[in-house]
Amino acid sequence: MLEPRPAHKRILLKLSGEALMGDDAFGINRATIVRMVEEVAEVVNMGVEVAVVIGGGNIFRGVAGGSVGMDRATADYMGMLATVMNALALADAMNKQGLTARVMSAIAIEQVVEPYVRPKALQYLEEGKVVIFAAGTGNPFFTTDTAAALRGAEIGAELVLKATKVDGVYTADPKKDLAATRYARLSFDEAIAHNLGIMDATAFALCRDQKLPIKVFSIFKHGALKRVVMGEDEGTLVHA
Ligand SMILES: Nc1ncnc2c1ncn2[C@@H]1O[C@H](COP(=O)(O)OP(=O)(O)OP(=O)(O)O)[C@@H](O)[C@H]1O
Ligand SMILES: O=c1ccn([C@@H]2O[C@H](COP(=O)(O)O)[C@@H](O)[C@H]2O)c(=O)[nH]1
Repeated sequence: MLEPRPAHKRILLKLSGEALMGDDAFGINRATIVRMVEEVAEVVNMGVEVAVVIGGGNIFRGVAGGSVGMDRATADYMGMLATVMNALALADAMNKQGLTARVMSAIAIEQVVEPYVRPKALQYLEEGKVVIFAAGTGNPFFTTDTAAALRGAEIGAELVLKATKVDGVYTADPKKDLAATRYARLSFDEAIAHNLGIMDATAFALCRDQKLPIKVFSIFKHGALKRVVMGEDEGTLVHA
C-alpha cells in the first residue's frame, strides 16, 4: 500500500517564543524545545522543506519595554535580539536531533549568524536544511507574525503554520473569554474585521494579498504539526 504523502512541499512554520518557556516563568525550557524539535524533525524527515520564524515573547517584547517608558524602537531592537537567542537555541537543538539547521538574521550580527539572503535561503531549503529566520523583519514596530508572512511569501511557502499556545482561532481570546468558540476556518477579511488578536492585522493583510493561507494550531498537541502537513483536520484555517 502507498504511504500517504504530505499535502505541502514547502512550509513556513511560525513557532511561538512564549511556548518555549514551557512551565517556566521565563526563557527556554530544555525539555520543551527538544519536544518541539522532535515534531519538526518528523515532517522534515517526510521530505517537507521547512523554514522557521521564531518569536521572542519568552524573553522580551518591545511593547513591554515601551509601556515602562523605554524608547519603543530601542525596545523593539531588544525584542529582535531575543528572537536571535531563540533561533540559536532552536538550531542547536535541531542539529543535536540530526537535522541540519541554518540561522539567517534580518539584522547584521555576522560573528553570530549569517545574514538573510533570499537566494541562499532558497538553496538551503532545496538541500533539505531547515532555515531559521531570526530578528523578525529587521524593523521595529513589527512582529514575528508579520515576519512569518513576509518570509513565507518570499520563499514561496504554500502555507504559514502558526504553532502557538492555543489550538486555533477563537471568536475571542480563549484565555480571557471562556465562552469563546473555535473557528474551523475563516477568511482574512473576517479575521481583520473582528480584530482577532491571535495575529496582528499586518500579518493577516500580507497573507491575504499574497493568497498565502495560514493554519493556527497548538504546539503543545502531540502530532498536530504532522497532521497539518498531511492536510488533515487540525486547528483553524485562515484563507483568502
Ligand atoms: N481570537 C483569538 N483566538 C485565539 N487566540 C487568541 C485570540 N485573541 C488573542 N489570542 C491569544 O493570542 C495568543 C497567541 O498569540 P501571541 O502572538 O501572543 O503568541 P505567540 O505568537 O504564540 O508568541 P510569541 O510572540 O512569543 O511568538 C494566544 O495564546 C491567545 O491567548
Ligand atoms: O519584525 C519584527 C519582529 C519582532 N520585533 C520585536 O521583537 C519582539 C518579539 O517578537 P514577537 O513577535 O512579539 O514574539 C516584538 O515584541 C518586537 O518588540 C520587531 O520589532 N520587529
